[in-house]
Amino acid sequence: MAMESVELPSRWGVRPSRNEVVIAGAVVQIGCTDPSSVKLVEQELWQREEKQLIDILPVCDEAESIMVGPVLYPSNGAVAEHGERNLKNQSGISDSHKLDGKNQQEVFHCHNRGVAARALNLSRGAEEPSGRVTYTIVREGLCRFIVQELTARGTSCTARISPVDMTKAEMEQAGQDPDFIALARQFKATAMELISALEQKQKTSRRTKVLLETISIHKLSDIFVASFEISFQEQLSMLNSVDLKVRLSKAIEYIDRHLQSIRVVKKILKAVEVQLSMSQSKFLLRPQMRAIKEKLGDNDDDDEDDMAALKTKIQSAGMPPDIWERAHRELRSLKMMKPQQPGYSSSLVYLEFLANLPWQKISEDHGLSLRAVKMHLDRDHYGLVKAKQQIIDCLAVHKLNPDIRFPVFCFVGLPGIGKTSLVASIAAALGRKFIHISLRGMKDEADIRGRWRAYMGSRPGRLIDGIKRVGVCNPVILLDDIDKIGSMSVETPAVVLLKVLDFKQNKAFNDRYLNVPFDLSKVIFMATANEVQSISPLLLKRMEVIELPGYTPEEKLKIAMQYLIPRVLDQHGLSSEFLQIPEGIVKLVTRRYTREAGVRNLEQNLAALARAVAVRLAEQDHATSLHKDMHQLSSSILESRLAEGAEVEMKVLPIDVDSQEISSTTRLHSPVVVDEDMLENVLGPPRFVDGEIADHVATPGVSVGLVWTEYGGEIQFVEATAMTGKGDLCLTGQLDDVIKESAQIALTWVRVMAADMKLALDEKTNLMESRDIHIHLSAGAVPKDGLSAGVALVTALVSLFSKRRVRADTAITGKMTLRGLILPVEGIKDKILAAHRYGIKRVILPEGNLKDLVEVPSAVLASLKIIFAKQMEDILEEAFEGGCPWR
Ligand SMILES: Nc1ncnc2c1ncn2[C@@H]1O[C@H](COP(=O)(O)OP(=O)(O)OP(=O)(O)O)[C@@H](O)[C@H]1O
Repeated sequence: MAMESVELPSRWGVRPSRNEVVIAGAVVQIGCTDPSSVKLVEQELWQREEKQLIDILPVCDEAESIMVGPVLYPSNGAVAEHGERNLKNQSGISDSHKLDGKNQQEVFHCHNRGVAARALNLSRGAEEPSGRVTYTIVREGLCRFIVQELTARGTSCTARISPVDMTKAEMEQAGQDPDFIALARQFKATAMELISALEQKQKTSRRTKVLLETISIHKLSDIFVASFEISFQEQLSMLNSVDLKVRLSKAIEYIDRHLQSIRVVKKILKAVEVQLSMSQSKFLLRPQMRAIKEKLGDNDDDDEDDMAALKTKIQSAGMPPDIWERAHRELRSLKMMKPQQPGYSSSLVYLEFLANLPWQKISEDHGLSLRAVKMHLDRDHYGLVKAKQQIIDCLAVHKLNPDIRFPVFCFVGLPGIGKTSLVASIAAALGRKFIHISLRGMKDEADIRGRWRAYMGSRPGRLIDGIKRVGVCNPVILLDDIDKIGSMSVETPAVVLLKVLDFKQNKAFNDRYLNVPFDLSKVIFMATANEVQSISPLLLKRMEVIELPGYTPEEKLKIAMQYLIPRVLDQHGLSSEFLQIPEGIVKLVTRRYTREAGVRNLEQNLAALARAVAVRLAEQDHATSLHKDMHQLSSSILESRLAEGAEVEMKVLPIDVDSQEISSTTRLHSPVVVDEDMLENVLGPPRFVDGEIADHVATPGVSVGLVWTEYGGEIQFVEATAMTGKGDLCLTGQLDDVIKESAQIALTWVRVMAADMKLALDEKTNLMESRDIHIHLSAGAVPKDGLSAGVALVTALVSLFSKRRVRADTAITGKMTLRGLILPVEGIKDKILAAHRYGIKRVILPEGNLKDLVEVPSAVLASLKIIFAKQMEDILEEAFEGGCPWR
C-alpha cells in the first residue's frame, strides 16, 4: 500500500457509522447481518469479481461536523423511497430522532473527515433455515479525506470529497524538520518497547519489528495506534491529525499509555503466578513447616487435614483389598514419622502415586465391532488390503470366542509403512487410550519394570507410568521396535516383556517401584518391528505377525493425494484453497527427494511445502497497492451503500494480522499451486537425479546390485577399477567382513574364469595379475545381506576387464559360491520394490527365490522382467548387452 499514490474520486458514497472510525492503515473486520446491509453487500461486493472501495464517515456531535438528514430507517428493513437533501460543510446541531409510524427519520451529524477503505476480503456465512445470510468484510483503511458536501439519500449518503493527507513533497520537507526527526526517534523507541512487551505473548513480533524497519513513519503511527483499543474521541483525533508532528505526538502518547497498561497487567499476572507456585510448593514445604511448628509447640491441624485427604484418596482409588491394607499400613507409619526423618517424603510420594493409579478405572469400551475397526482402518489407510484383512480375521476369532485373549498384533515392515498408524486406528476404533513405548535400544530392565524405592533414582517403569498418565487400566500399549530390544538373557527388558505378554502372568505384574501387583490383563498390547528375524522367537510366539510390504510409486501417489496432503494441509492450518500440490509434483517429490519403502519422507517433504506456503502467507504484506481502476469501482457503489443503523460488529485486527488469518474468515486468495521451481526453492536441489543409473554405468567396471538394508530394499552401485600394482584388492564403502569375503570370492572366481579363457584373454589376465584392484560399494544404507553383493561384484569386475558396459536397465542380486553357483537371498520383495522405485526394468534373481514373488504386488511384477539364474554365467549372459563378454 502506498498512501501517497491514492487518488480519490471527487464524489462517492459514504457509510455514516456511529461506532467506528477506521484509522488509516488499520485492517478491520466487520460483520453485516441486517437485511439492508446484506442486500447492498450482495449487489456491490459479493457478486463482483473486483475488490471495491468503500468508506466510513464517523457520526459525532463534534464541532467539525456536517449535519445530515432526515435519513429514513425502514423499520422492516426495506429501503424506503424519499427525497434528497443537500448539506454544505457546516457546524452541526445535536442528534434528533423523529418516529413516523413505519419509518424512523433521523437527523444526525457526520464528522467532516473520513477514511477511504478497501475491501480486502469478503466471506458469506452459512444460509440459515429462514434464508437469512450474513457477510463478513475485511477492510483496510487507506487514506484520509475531507468532506466538502454531503447528500443524504434514502438510507445512504453521497459525499463530495477531497484528499487531505500530506503530499509526498510535503512529507519530504517535514522529514527535514529537527522536531519531526526527534519525534520520529521517540516514536520508534516507544513502538519498540511495545513490541518487546508483547514479545512473550505473540510469536509474530518478529514480523512487527520488520514493519518498523520498512514502513514509513507516517503510516506506522496510524498502524500502531490502530492495533489497540482507544476511545472513539481519540480515534477521531487521530483521524484529524493530518500534521505529521501532531500525529506522532498523539501516537506516542497512546502507545505509551497502552504500554503502561500492559505492564500493570503483567504485574497482576505475576502476583497470581506467585500464588500458584506457592500452592505447588506447599506440598514440599509442608514437612519443613511441620518441623518448625513442632519446635514452637504449635498444633498440627494442616498436616492432619492432608493425611486425612490422602487417606480418603487411597480409600476411593479402587485398590484390591490386600493392597489397600498395605497402603493403610504405610500411611499409618507415615503419620508416626517426623517430616525430617529419612524416607518421609519418599513414602508420601509413593502413597500419592498408589492413590493416583487407575486400579479399576477404564475408558468406556466401545466393544469390539469389526465394522468399526474396518471403517477406521480404511478411513486412515490406503491399500494394505492383506494386512487389514488379517487384522479383521484375528479379531473375528476373538469376537467369536472372547475367552481367547485379545491378539497381540506385531506389525512388521520398513520405516514409514504405517505400522504405528494401524495401531492408533485400532485403538481409536475400540475407543481405548493409546500409549506409545519405544523399545529401541532399551537395555535396562528397570525401564520396563521400575526401580526399587530403596534405591537412588527410584521410579516406576514405563508401563505403569504410562498407565498412570492416561488414567485408565485398559489402554492400548504399543511396544514399538520390539526387534530392537536386545538379547533375551536374564534380567533384560526382553525377559520382562515375555512375562508382560503372557496372559497368565500379567494379571499380577510386579513393577518394582510399585512393589504390589498390578493387573495388566485389561491392557491390549501391540508391537511393531522392522524385521521378524531380529525378534526373539519366544516373544514371536506370543504375537500375531502381520507383515506390511513397501509401497509402489503408484500407491505412494494415491496415499499422498488422498491421505497425506489433506492431513498436512490441515496440520498447517491450510486447505486446497491456499495450496495445491498436483499429482505431477508428488511424483517428482517421490522420485527426486525420497527413495524409501514407506511414505514418511514423502510426508515430511509435503509438510515442508505446506510450511513454506504457511510462512509465505503469514509474511505476505496484505496491504497491497490500490486498484488502478479505483474510480470506476468507487463510482459503481456511489448510489448504494451499507445503511446506517446496520447491525454491525467491528473488530480491529492486530498490526501483524496476516492474510492467512484474514482468509480463514473471509474469501480466499487464489491458491498457491506448487510447480517445479517452487519445489527446488523449498526442498533444495533434487537428492536423486533422474537417469542416475545410466550415468553410473556409462563406463565399464560398474554394476547395479540389489541389497537389503534396515530401511528396505536398495540399489547398490559396485564400482571397480584397476591400477598398476601387485594384484592386491582394496575395498571401500564402510563394508563389513561378509562383504569383504564376497569380494575376495568374486575376484578369485573372475581370475579363475579369465585363466580358463587364456587364449582370448591372455592380455587381460596378465593385466589382472600385475594390477591392484579397487572396488567401491556405494554407501547410503548399509546392506544387511552382504553375501548378496557377490554377483554384482563379479559383474563389475567382468565389465572392468572386458571393457564392456553393464546394461543400465538391469539389477542383480544373489549369493555366489566359490564355484559360481547362485543361491537364494533374503528380502526379495523389498529388493524388487526398490528396483521398481529406481525405474529398473530387468531384475536377475537366483532360481531358488521364485516363491518370494508371490508377495510382490502384481502391478510391480507387470512392469519388470524377472530373470532367474542358476550359475554366474547365466547372470553375465543377461547383464551385458549381447550376452556374456567371456563366452
Ligand atoms: N497406507 C497408508 N495410507 C495412509 N497413510 C499412510 C499409509 N501408510 C503410512 N501412512 C502414513 O505415513 C506416516 C508414517 O507412518 P507410521 O508412523 O505409521 O510408520 P511406521 O511404519 O510406524 O514407521 P516406523 O517404523 O519408523 O515407526 C504416517 O503419517 C501414516 O499415517
